[in-house]
Amino acid sequence: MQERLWDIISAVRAQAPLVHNITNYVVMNNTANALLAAGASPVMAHAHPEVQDMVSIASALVINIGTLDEYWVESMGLATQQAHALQKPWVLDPVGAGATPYRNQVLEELLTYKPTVIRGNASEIMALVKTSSKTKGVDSTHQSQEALTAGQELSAATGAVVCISGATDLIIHQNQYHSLSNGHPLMAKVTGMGCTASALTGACCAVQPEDPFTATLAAMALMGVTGEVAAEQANGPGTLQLHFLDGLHQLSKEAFLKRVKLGESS
Ligand SMILES: Nc1ncnc2c1ncn2[C@@H]1O[C@H](COP(=O)(O)OP(=O)(O)OP(=O)(O)O)[C@@H](O)[C@H]1O
Ligand SMILES: Cc1ncsc1CCO
Ligand SMILES: [Mg+2]
Repeated sequence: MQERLWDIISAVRAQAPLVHNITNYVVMNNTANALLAAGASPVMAHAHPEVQDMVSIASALVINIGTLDEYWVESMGLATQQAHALQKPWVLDPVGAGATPYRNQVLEELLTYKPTVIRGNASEIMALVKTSSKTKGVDSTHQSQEALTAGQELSAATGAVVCISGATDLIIHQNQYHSLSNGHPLMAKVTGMGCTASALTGACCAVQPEDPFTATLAAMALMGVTGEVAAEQANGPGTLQLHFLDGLHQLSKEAFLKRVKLGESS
């Protein structure tokens, strides 16, 4: 399995897939840089006259609801509709799900276009299945394991691969799941690490559209291993971010296979 994950990471480097992102103002630059460092080709586009054409030429779409406004919500609707129609993989990052009724309403609409993967933190995944109303904002107040049942329900209800990130990442598809226990607590001190995880998931799905479960696992393993290596070199959140980008660019097969910690599965 570990070798298969590396093959997907290598395929991103070899194929440089075009990944179309409609994401939030906070992370747009980091996300584009992370995709480039991983070998993918990012584009950010949300203008109504072009958004569907951009989906048509991209290999995957990533939708992140971090900083919503009405114009962008329409862009997201147009883009996801097109991805669904063309059967292109698309990843939903439900940032702040449960925090406000508006976010919940937008998420409900987006879910009708059947995301391939939903990647969020535990609080967000729990909010999506309405088992909790305690989302504080964009940061999780729960451990990923607490959201396992919610993640399984969400996957069953939507057909999507569900990834719950945190100290342990859980990647769920219908009645199977895997856990990954790489990464470092400092990663939660850099804004948009989760958004980067969702974008890299898009890149991995772009090169492995037939198997989004393994593609998501590859993306999260890449995040975790790179975060771990970066944390060893960093002095704090600022330098973590720099080392993380360098790490995505430099990561070798040997280091990846040596570090990746695939855990519990069913
Ligand atoms: N305590 C931790 N230990 C190890 N890795 C962690 C830890 N917390 C987060 N991570 C890693 O950081 C990345 C982002 O996950 P996180 O759950 O923090 O996303 P998020 O809450 O959506 O973040 P954001 O909203 O800031 O983008 C994942 O790769 C995850 O594995
Ligand atoms: C801090 C923040 N607020 C809206 S989006 C975002 C980036 C992390 O999700
Ligand atoms: Mg997030």
